Amino acid sequence: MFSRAIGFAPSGDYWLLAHEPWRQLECAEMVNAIATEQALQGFVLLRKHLQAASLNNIMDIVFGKRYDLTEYDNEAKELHEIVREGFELLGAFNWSDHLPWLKYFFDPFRIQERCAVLVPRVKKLIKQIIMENQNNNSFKVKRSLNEDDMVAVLWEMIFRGTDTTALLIEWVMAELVLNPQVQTKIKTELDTLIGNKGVTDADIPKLPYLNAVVKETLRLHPPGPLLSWARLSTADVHLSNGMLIPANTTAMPERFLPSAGGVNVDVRGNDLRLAPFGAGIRVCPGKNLGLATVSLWVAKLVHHFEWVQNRAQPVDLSEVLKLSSEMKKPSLCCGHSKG
Ligand code: HEM
Repeated sequence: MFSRAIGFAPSGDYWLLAHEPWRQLECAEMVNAIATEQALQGFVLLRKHLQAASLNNIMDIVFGKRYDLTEYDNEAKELHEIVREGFELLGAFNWSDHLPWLKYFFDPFRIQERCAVLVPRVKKLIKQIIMENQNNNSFKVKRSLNEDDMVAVLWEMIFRGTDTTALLIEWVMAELVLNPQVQTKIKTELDTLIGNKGVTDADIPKLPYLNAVVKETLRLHPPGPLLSWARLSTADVHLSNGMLIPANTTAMPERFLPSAGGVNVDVRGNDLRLAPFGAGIRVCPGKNLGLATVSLWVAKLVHHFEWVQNRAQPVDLSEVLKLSSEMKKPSLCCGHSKG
């Protein structure tokens, strides 16, 4: 079983190839659902499509299980809800993390109560899926972890891997809507290098501008902003424009500048100038999956549609900090099919 879980599978070509078909399939279904919604109502609420496809992608990889995105059954609904609740709870401010004795009488966000409700829901659903798989004989369970440990590890893969990916793509698409010249440049790169065939993982390294856009989005809207220590200047820094960033200042970027450099930075924890997946022994184990999914799906979304603002509700880049930094108002865009 663990050879199938992302965090335990070695990175590299095997890993990418083994999982590409799922990501292609999820993305194709997402593109169809987006086209249908656009045709029906003239705009698209991107986040829900990205979250649904991302959840299916992770469930495929972890359990070999997928859900029909058009007819969410009860299990899919339950899974979707508990993933969201887990993500919210992990990102919520918990007073008793700092003052443990407070938990008995001050818990304004009802963290204890919500955790107590969530844990049995997670255990029930994940155990049920593990049982189904055992009955199907489709995967062998290693007994070195007990059942509760397995539930915890598999659950973490699911809820950590779903929204980080979906929310990052939402940020990329919001920046592309606000910066049409950047979107055009990606489109030109795709038309020149890919033409009319479908984009695959193998094409992604040949698309430097697309990669630069993803990295720039990770710089400007890192899903893990709690790693903001990485933005702390350790000494006075004199910029070429004469400005001084004094030591011990947390410097957050403001402008989206995909061409400004960073293209050659390895964002997977090997270069601390930009480490949106963390670094070292606790680096994100899903970093390759996350990057591969985001790059492939953004390429496909731009290849299939031209993205513009929905005039009734322009894109708003305000952030809200949960486990991940997400857009306060989910972005409503219009994805006009390129036919
Ligand atoms: C674009 C997508 C993603 C981003 C930006 C991201 C970012 C991060 C960050 C910043 C951390 C904390 C690292 C640290 O503490 O130094 C982390 C940890 C983690 N991530 Fe991701 N992640 C992404 C996708 C995924 C995916 C797809 C999975 C699983 C399939 C995943 C699973 C995990 C797990 C299990 C941890 C905890 C690692 C540990 O504490 O040992 N992540 N991620």
